[in-house]
Amino acid sequence: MKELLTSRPGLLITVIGVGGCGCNTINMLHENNLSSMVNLIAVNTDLAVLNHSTVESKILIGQNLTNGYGAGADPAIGLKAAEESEEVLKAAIEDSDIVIITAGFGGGTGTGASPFIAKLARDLDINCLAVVTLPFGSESKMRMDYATAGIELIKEPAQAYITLSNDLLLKGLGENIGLFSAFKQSNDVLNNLLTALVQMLTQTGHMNVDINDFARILSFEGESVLGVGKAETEEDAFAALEQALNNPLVSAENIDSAQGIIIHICCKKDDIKLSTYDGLVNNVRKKLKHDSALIVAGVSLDPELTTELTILIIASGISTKALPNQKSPTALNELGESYVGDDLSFISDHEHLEFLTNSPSFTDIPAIVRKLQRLNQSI
Ligand SMILES: Nc1nc2c(ncn2[C@@H]2O[C@H](COP(=O)(O)OP(=O)(O)OP(=O)(O)O)[C@@H](O)[C@H]2O)c(=O)[nH]1
Repeated sequence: MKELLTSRPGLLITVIGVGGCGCNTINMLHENNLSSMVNLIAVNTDLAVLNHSTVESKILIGQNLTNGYGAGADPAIGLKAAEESEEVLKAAIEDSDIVIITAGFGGGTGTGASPFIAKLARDLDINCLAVVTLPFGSESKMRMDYATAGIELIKEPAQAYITLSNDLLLKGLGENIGLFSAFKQSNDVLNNLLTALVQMLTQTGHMNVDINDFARILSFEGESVLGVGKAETEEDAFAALEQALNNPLVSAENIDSAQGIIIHICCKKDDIKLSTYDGLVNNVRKKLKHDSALIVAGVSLDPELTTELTILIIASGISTKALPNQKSPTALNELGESYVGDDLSFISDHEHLEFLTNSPSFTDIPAIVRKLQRLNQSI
């Protein structure tokens, strides 16, 4: 079990979005007014993406290495960029009590830099949680392999990690959904999850879930999943619980095997019935097969809530089948691909990079190539 850290009054939470997907998420949280509760930071190797970001704190990493043109879908570059900017990254997080890293894994910056940032947080004794998306299977096997390798690297320094599978989202939404609509849906889920998480950690509740409860639940070995449900009225609370437990983006098939679970209910008014509260907690308890599973329940009040109730579920210690298409790092090495050991290093694979630059898939085209293509078109 990982060590618990002591919480302080006036908790400072930093949510750091790394790479394109991470910066999109940070922008959404900013639009959701989360800046008043937490420190939001956008980190990227791609200057154009940072220039579009609406948040105040932006960090361009690896400026000497990439000239602000992105990591070229290569996690080795993402890692080197983060190493180059170690001091500024450290300064950005050092006063935080909790660092939440969010990124889309499978590209260069998010996959390469996030494990390094998690390691910086660990070295500074800061609780660190990573919430990362896995690429669509159709985006290329290499992206999934990079993502899997990135997860192996971030597992150790982070207190906990939560993976949101874009493929699972697709299953829930149907095959015919457009790519951008699917990303938007995925971003909405990310946004809801992170908002509810921050609300839980920052608001003093009638029954508080504090950072130690949080760290304790997330310290169980195994996969962690997180889901949010919203209810317009108290009568809809049980449907909201099901919504939280059946979130399409988290692989919650085996939630019954969880060893620890947080159920946090955030209410707009302070008149939630005891029977509703009891019923919700009992329904969660009934889903768990381990009698000894630890359940932490919390209730807090937020008059600003847009719905009557929000229910956040965090389950951990889930014994699960591997992540979708997950391969061990050894398998990746046998394939001669991009991952090495546990010392936070990716081997830059320039043949793959060359292949990518000729690839017709837009999401695989590095920022620098997109920029050159745009320049050529405008000549
Ligand atoms: N859910 C969601 N996933 C995204 C979004 N943008 C990208 N992704 C996913 O995240 C993966 C990485 O993409 P980016 O975040 O753009 O990559 P990056 O980390 O900036 O890396 P480079 O562009 O190579 O520097 C992609 O393969 C997609 O699966 C988004 O807005 N929402």
